[in-house]
Parts: sequence; C-alpha cells; structure tokens
Amino acid sequence: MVATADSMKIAGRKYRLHEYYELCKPRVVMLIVFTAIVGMFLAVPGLPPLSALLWGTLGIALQAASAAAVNQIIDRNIDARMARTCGRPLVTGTLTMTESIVFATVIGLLGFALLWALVNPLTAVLTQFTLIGYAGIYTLYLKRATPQNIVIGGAAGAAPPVLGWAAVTGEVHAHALILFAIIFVWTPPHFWALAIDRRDEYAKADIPMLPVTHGIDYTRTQVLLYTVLLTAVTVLPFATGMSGWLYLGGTLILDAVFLAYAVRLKWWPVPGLPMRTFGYSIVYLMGIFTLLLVDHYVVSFQ
Ligand code: HEM
Ligand SMILES: CC(C)=CCC/C(C)=C/CC/C(C)=C/COP(=O)(O)OP(=O)(O)O
Repeated sequence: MVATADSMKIAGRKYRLHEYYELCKPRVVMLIVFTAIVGMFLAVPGLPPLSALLWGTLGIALQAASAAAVNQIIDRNIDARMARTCGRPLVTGTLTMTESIVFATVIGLLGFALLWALVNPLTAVLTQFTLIGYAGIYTLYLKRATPQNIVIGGAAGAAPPVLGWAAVTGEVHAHALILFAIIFVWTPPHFWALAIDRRDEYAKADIPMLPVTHGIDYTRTQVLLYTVLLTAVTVLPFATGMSGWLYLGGTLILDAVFLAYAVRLKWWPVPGLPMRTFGYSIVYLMGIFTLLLVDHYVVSFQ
C-alpha cells in the first residue's frame, strides 16, 4: 500500500515536471537555441571559447523558455479556444497561474544573470529585449492587433543567431545580421502555412491572422512571395564570402523544394499540403543552419 502511494507520488511529480517542460514550448526553443549555437560557431574561425558556448547557450535557452512561458500565461484564454492549444498546462489547470509566473520569472532572471555575469552585458541586454519583443510586444499587442503581427514579431524569433554571435565576440556583426535576415524572412511562410490550416480556429478565437483578415488565397500568394525573397536572402552568406560552395549548393536545393511547396500551395493546393509545407519549413531552417555550420568548418579547416 505504502509502495503504491509512493509510486503515485513519483508519477505525479514526473507529470508536473512534464507540464513545466511543455510550458517552455521545448521543440520551438530547441530550434531557436540551435540557431544561436550556430551563430556562436560562425563568429570565430576556430572553436568558440567553451565558457561563452556553455553559459551563452544556457542563458539564451532559459530566456527563450521564459518567453514561451510568459506567452502561455498571457494567451491562456486564447489557447483555451483553439484545438491545437487547448491541452496546454494553463488551460487544463495542471499548472496554476502562480506556479507559471514564478517559474517564468525565476528561469528568466537566472538566464539574464548568467548572461550578464558569465558571458557579457551586451548579450544579456539584447536577449532581454528579445524576450520583451516576443512575450510583451508580439504576444500582448501585435498578435491581437494586426495581420502583420508575425512579420514584425518575427524579429524576436530571428534574433538568436545575433545573440549567439554577441555571446562569443561581444559585438553585433554584419554577418550575424544576415542570419537574422534569413529567419526573419522565413517566419511568414513558416507561420502562414500553419495559419492557412488553422484559419477557422484563429477566426473563432478572434485573432486577426492573415488568412482570417485577407483570405486563404491572398495568404498563399504571400507565402510564395516570401519564399522567393527567402531564396534571395539565403544566397547572401555566399555572396558576402561568409560561406562557400557547399553551403550554396545545399541551400539552393532546400530553396527549390520550399519554392515547389509554395507554388503547389498557390496553384495546386490539396488537403494536407499547408501542414506539409509548415513541416518542411522546420526541416528547411534546420538544414540551412546545419549547412552554414558544416560549410564553416569545411572552409576553416581546409
Ligand atoms: C513570430 C514568429 C513565429 C511564429 C508566429 C511561429 C508560430 C508557430 C506555431 C503557431 C507553431 C505551432 C506550435 C504548436 O502547435 O504548438 C510553431 C511551431 C514551431 N515553430 Fe514556429 N513560429 C515563429 C517563429 C519560430 C522560430 C524563430 C523558430 C525557430 C528558429 C520556430 C520553430 C518552430 C518549431 C520547431 C515548431 C514545431 C514545434 C512542434 O513540433 O511542436 N518558430 N510555430
Ligand atoms: C532568446 C529569446 C528570448 C527568444 C524568444 C523568441 C521565441 C520564444 C519565439 C517563439 C516564436 C513562437 C513559437 C511564436 C508563436 O507564438 P504564438 O503565440 O503565435 O503561437 P501559439 O499559438 O502556438 O502559442
């Protein structure tokens, strides 16, 4: 009997840990942190200093997770109205508001302190602005105010490579801004592909996402235009001498596939295609940043 009560307690604790984990939007944060780590590696010819790599990654990850938690705190009523998000811990009540606020504050402050004390103040301040940009400006205001919400708010999601670069060098370098531009231009096709699929849910929740305000066909056109622009922007690392032929070859293949998705979505849409396009956008961004990293070391160690 005692053993059963104990095992139930352990299972309960594990379940709560899992809920805190979900509050951090772990899969999104992992890709965000990956782009920051690539920024760190690209910032120097050899390997970045271990302490900047370690503490920079941890600090940026904690602040990104805090931003994701604040987003769920602010959005709990919207999340409750959409099938995609109604299982989140603050909607189901498995975490209370107090628990979530304390958690988001503690990890956010810890992230800021680590960056300030063990990395550099510039990275700490820029990461804090990024958190405010996503959790404050995008979530609290833009998301509810304009269909351009994710275009402007995308600046927060695009910042991590700049933060990673700053963690290693203490400066904001022009090459880091190219990485920023890639994610910035990638965000609209990434998100609008999903929003096409979830149009009715956003309409029900009264969120002015582009497919709700301007219709699905207009959104498909925008996805296509941003994908064309993205192809041009992803050539910049090669054009500026930051990356070599390996990067260019790989990126053009990834771009061609993304363009094929966007063209099909615009002129030959079939059910399921928006979500496949969304899924590909994630593979695409992972691919671009992996190519940047591999190319950097192939070129550096030649
Ligand atoms: C304002 C900018 C962005 C918006 C509005 C946006 C929106 C979304 C939404 C609504 C989802 C679905 C989440 C879910 O079903 O729980 C999602 C998933 C995802 N996003 Fe984004 N996103 C943005 C930027 C980013 C950035 C910058 C990254 C990474 C660098 C990213 C990576 C991902 C990943 C990996 C997923 C899949 C998560 C999963 O499998 O659960 N997103 N995004
Ligand atoms: C380094 C640092 C502080 C980074 C913060 C940037 C960050 C966490 C960006 C996340 C982007 C994202 C998942 C947006 C979706 O929000 P949404 O509210 O539109 O999506 P939802 O409906 O799934 O909640």
